[in-house]
Amino acid sequence: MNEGEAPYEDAGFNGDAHLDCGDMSRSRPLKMLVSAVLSDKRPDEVPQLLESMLGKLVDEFENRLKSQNELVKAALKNGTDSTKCFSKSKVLVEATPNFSERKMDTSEIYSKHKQTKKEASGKVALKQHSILQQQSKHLEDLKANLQTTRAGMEFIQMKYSEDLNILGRHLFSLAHAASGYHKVLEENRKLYNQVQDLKGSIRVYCRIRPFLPGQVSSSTVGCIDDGNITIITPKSGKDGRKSFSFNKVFGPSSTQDEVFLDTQPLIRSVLDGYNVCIFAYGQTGSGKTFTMSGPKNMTEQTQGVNYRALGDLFNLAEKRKGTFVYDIAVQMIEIYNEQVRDLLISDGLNKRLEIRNNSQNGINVPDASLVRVASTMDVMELMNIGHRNRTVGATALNDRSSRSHSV
Ligand SMILES: Nc1ncnc2c1ncn2[C@@H]1O[C@H](COP(=O)(O)OP(=O)(O)OP(=O)(O)O)[C@@H](O)[C@H]1O
Repeated sequence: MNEGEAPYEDAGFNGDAHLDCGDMSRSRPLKMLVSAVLSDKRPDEVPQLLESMLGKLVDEFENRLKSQNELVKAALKNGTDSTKCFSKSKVLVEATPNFSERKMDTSEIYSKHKQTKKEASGKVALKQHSILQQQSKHLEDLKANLQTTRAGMEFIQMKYSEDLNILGRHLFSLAHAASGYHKVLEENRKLYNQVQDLKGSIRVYCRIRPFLPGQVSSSTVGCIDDGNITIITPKSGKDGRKSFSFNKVFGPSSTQDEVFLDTQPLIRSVLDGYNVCIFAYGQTGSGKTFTMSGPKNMTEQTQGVNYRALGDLFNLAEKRKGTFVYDIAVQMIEIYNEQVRDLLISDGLNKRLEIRNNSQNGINVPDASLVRVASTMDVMELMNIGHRNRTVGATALNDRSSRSHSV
């Protein structure tokens, strides 16, 4: 036996022999051991001996392999990839139908298997580690996201409650202002209507028409002083002068706007529920139509009371539409020789209305006797669902006429 060579028993080549096939350097001593064992044997004994040795080796190897396989299986239980890897090595081993037939170096096979197993275990461990790392990273990200979302939610909630508070305060102040506004409005309305009542529910104005082109300009009007007018009429009185009083007297130079401005406060009381009637009374050609509607070629400046009154009412209704809704009705009539004509009828023939009593057809005729003496009368009645009636009578005087003065 050479140095470094061990006898068969010393090399552990028995039933319990430890065969570490992972170490390739062991194959050489094993060959040497085999040749040492066989050196003193007869040639006819060698095959039998070899067969017996190989049989033992294969049995031992298979036993070891089986136990190792079980260990690897248990280790790779949790990793799918590792199972595949392990299966590969197992298949590699199991695919070998008969080790003894292949005559392969068993230690080499075992070493390969062990290496594969180690690699598989290492890969599994690495994979598991990386998965664990990824999971913990995801967890951290999730936590961070959760915190951000929570902070965002808290901020939105805070902002929402702040906005709600501000809105509540605004609403409260608005409600307060609205109730105050309504109180003031009511107070204003009362005061306004008191003023109108004090001024009188019925107002009578006198307007002097200027001379028309071609007329002889010898005026019968002596003097105009706000509400008083003096007419020179030689036939009546001692000095041939007669004075009349009105709420206001408009001279020949007065404009349509000035006439309207005086009637405007009464007209506006329509929006407070009052009925308002405006009429012009006077002889033919004295300027009733001019005052109520305007001249034939009408401009904005020459618009009469009718247009201005309606324009004013609709403007006001538009301004107050957030607070009030108004229903306004208008009726325009002409009374001529005790015949009432509807001026808003558009069928060509003016519809005649008989005057039966003062409130017939919703028309408020101010005074029946007044109607009788009137030659013609242009009437505009503005109606609202109201409680009181107000009347504006515009007595249009022809400057040259003294017949109308008795009105
Ligand atoms: N204030 C005024 N300024 C200028 N022109 C006027 C004025 N008033 C009336 N006129 C003119 O006098 C003429 C007669 O006026 P208007 O037709 O209004 O009278 P009237 O009283 O309505 O007559 P009728 O009863 O016949 O209908 C018209 O040409 C009109 O343009």
